[in-house]
Amino acid sequence: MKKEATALKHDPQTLPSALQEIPGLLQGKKPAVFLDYDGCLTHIVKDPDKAILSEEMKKTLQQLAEVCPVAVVSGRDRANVAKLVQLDNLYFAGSHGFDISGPGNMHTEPGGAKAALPALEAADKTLKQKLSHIDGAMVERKRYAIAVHYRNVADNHVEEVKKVTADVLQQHPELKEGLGKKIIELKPNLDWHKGKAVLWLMEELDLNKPDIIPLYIGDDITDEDAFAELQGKGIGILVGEHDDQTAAGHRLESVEEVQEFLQKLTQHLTTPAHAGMENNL
Ligand SMILES: O=P(O)(O)OC[C@H]1O[C@H](O[C@H]2O[C@H](CO)[C@@H](O)[C@H](O)[C@H]2O)[C@H](O)[C@@H](O)[C@@H]1O
Repeated sequence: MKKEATALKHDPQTLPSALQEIPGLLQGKKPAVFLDYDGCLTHIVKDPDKAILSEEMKKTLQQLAEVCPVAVVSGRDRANVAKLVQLDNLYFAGSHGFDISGPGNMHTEPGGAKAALPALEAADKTLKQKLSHIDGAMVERKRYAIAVHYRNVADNHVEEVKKVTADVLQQHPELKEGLGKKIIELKPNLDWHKGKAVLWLMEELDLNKPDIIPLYIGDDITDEDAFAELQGKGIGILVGEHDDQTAAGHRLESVEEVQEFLQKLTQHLTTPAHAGMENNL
């Protein structure tokens, strides 16, 4: 069996800002840009349906996608995140990379999670029943994941939410636990994650070339899989911080800094020295 390499981890506070050194970051190469959604392109808010992309961020993404490949890699349902962004020249990897779509009617499910659908269906039903009496608890079904939200649950009921979720997980060996910001996720128990989805897209879009460098920006624990996969191959940028160390090599402080970085990146790519490079999308 192939042994996974262990990623080097850092304290987020020690990382240099990605804003300072765009030309140095790119090492003369053209980026392929992979972006998380919640906490990266939009602020974290109480209601997931209210995490709306600002018009400025949308324009920024649109302009960037005109000069280099751009994909949004999210824990959200693919159709949901694609609807929130509404740009048809981007790729979307939803359910943590199990469900991918893109321009030209591309749609594929590369992680092999179809067999987990009955377990997800059953778990979703049970969770909704068993958590309905807890104020603020919310069960969000995605095609290949379920997020149990406890952001709006009173502190003295959070343990109950976690216990119910752990019990349901135990009934379904086809599923495994994932953690995020005030959510517990149930995901297919497979060796697939955002990092593998990024590598899959690089291969599929013919981006594994010496003059292209993958760049991944994200804020949460699930983005660590992508940072780890890109160590030695590309650039990982952590937004803010989460509860752990990070495999990213750079940081940005906030959603506002992500927008500033993407705008500067677009400007850099549209200077005469870079303008001749083709967009592979
Ligand atoms: O991978 P991402 O695009 O970052 O998606 C991760 C999860 O994001 C959403 O939940 C998070 O954002 C919500 C809105 O700001 C917030 O209320 C929640 O507490 C956060 O965990 C989304 O609802 C989940 O499905 C995603 O897995």
